[in-house]
Amino acid sequence: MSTAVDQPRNEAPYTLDQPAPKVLSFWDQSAFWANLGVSLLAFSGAVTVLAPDAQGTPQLPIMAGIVAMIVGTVIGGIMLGLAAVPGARAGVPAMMLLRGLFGTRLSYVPTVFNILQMIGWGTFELIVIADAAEQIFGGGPHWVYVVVAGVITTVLTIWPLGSVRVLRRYVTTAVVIALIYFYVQLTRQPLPNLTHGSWSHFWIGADAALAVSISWVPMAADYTRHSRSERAAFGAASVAYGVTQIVAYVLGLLALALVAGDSTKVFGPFQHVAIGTLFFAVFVLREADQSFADVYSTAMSIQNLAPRLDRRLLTVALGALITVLALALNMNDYAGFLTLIGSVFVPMLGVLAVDFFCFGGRRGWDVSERAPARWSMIVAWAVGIATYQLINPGTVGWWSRMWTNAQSALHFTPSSWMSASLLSFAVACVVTAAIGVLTRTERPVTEEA
Ligand SMILES: Nc1nc2[nH]cnc2c(=O)[nH]1
Repeated sequence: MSTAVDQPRNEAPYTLDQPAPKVLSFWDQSAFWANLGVSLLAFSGAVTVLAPDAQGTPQLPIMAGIVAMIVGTVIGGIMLGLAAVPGARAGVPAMMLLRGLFGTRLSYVPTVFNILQMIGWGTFELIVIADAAEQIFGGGPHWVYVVVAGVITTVLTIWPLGSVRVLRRYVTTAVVIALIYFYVQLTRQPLPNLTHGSWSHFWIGADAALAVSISWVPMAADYTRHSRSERAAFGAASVAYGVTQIVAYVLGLLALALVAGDSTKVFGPFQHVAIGTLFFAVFVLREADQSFADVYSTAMSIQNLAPRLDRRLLTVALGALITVLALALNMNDYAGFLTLIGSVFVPMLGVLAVDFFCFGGRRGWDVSERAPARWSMIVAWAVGIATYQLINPGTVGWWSRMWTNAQSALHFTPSSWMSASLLSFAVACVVTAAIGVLTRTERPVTEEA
């Protein structure tokens, strides 16, 4: 256990009962979010914004996929910005913030979801890094790449704010140079027709891009609690993340066009251009900021359950855990589950944003250990979750069957224009607003955070 005496001044506190230094500028945060936007997933998963059918064949032409991805990313970026502001305001991590929304005990429900999701993402990222490293070096041993990625991830989490500054000073420049290089190289090659085909699955493509932006929502406040201002937190999360996600996906889609839509070959065009392997290595190395963010946020979430546990002990244990999981698991088995957990945070953001911005959360939520339960907010969240699942029941066996049965019972058939993310977000907002108006006079005055 640590004491305030050995607490570093410019670093994140070791335990939740220490104050968080407000040291991250707009540019520090922009570098952090911009790097998260340039994920290898934007290349390997570029096909998802083309609304692939059950056989993996894209249903949208590349140009429609680009426009859908931009629309989804802009909306997702604004949502990420909304999630960033309360952290900057209250100075507490994301899951602790939920004590104000749901009450301390009830905040443990999303906290457990988030721990599962972040361990899953961290494991997934180590596998992605190891697979890409294997391609760069032309072979294994695979386990060495996993272990090296796990060690780098863990080291970064010991000095989280220092790592953000390193990203700003060194990594961002290298990433920008690599992006420019690949844009020049890929657009010089003869591209196929990008516009031929129907746009009828537009919203499926937009929803896929939106889901990737929103996957960062449950951890935004873990970093923005160190922001010098709410404006910097909102601007950096929404603009820097949005811009680089668009830039990365367009590049991924160009690469996909060059390999005739075969997503298993999408890394090829990057490596086949002159010194492409060197620049591609920059992308692979910077992917460690994603696993770093996942592990650090898992530790922050665990601290909501056990506030006096030292975060360094937690991240070392979690770094070891995801390394072992990445060596043992096949992520394809877990991908549907990860999407399902991620989906519950979309309507939760709607509840949080309306309660925070419209009904007094901004003036101060009670985030103490005694924060009282707010069941009405859980009801608003549950209605939003049901809306999402009715439109998109996902792929996780019994859960998906349950919602498909509910669709039949309600005689409800989702149309292709229905965005599960947007509609569940909107429904959660409306229900929270209605509850807020109905209970406005009865709300107790909350403590200043
Ligand atoms: N939360 C989270 N979202 C992601 N989206 C793409 N990669 C990740 C990741 O590692 N973590």
